[in-house]
Amino acid sequence: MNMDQLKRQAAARALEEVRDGMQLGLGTGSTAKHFVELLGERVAAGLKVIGVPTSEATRADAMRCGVPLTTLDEIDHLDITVDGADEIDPELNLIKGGGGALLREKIVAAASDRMIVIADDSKWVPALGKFPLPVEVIPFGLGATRRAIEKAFADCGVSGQMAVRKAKDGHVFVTDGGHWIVDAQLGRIVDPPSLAKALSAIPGVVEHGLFIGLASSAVLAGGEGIRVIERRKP
Ligand SMILES: O=C[C@H](O)[C@H](O)[C@H](O)COP(=O)(O)O
Repeated sequence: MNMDQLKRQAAARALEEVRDGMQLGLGTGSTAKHFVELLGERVAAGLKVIGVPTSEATRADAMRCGVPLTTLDEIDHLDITVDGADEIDPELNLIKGGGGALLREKIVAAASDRMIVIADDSKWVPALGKFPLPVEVIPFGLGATRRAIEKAFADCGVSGQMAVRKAKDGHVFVTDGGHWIVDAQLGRIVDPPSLAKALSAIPGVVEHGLFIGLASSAVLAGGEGIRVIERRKP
């Protein structure tokens, strides 16, 4: 089975948790896209749900697949968000934002009763950090923000090269919120919760890709089948 088939399997398993009448957060990325497509098939067959997309790309996919949409201004909570991840550790802390949607993804996940992460099992890691950590920043004063980020890294025992993300056309990548992303190659993040707090305290940082304590469960599809991992209660 190839990677794409594994992603679809994970999405199909998460779909089993969806019930009639639910309000859903719709994640972004190649794995979440499978979920939106499969959800669209169920909607066409009569399932009544409404979704909040986490990016303009997901909004377009959901509309194409016939999934009814709303916003967090019109409803006050979501039952489940289903989203992909770039890395998942055994505490179900995540790195997200490889596709640049981390800000809306975190807002939507935080408004959800449950977040189910779907992935092929290559995303499962003993410690976060091999995947470059995305930090969404305001372009104004970027030099000062970068220095503050470097200090936060040093205070949390990590270091690594940072680069402003570029789009495929070579121009600076701009998020749906109009911000930029700095990707940091940290290798191994020793204490993700502390680093998350330190980054959130920097004025020029809009959001970062560390999702701490947000995922309720992870559905991992691999060659030997599907594993569902529940987050341990604190
Ligand atoms: O910004 C993008 C998101 O955080 C994605 O959910 C993440 O990058 C995983 O994407 P994919 O399912 O394509 O690997």
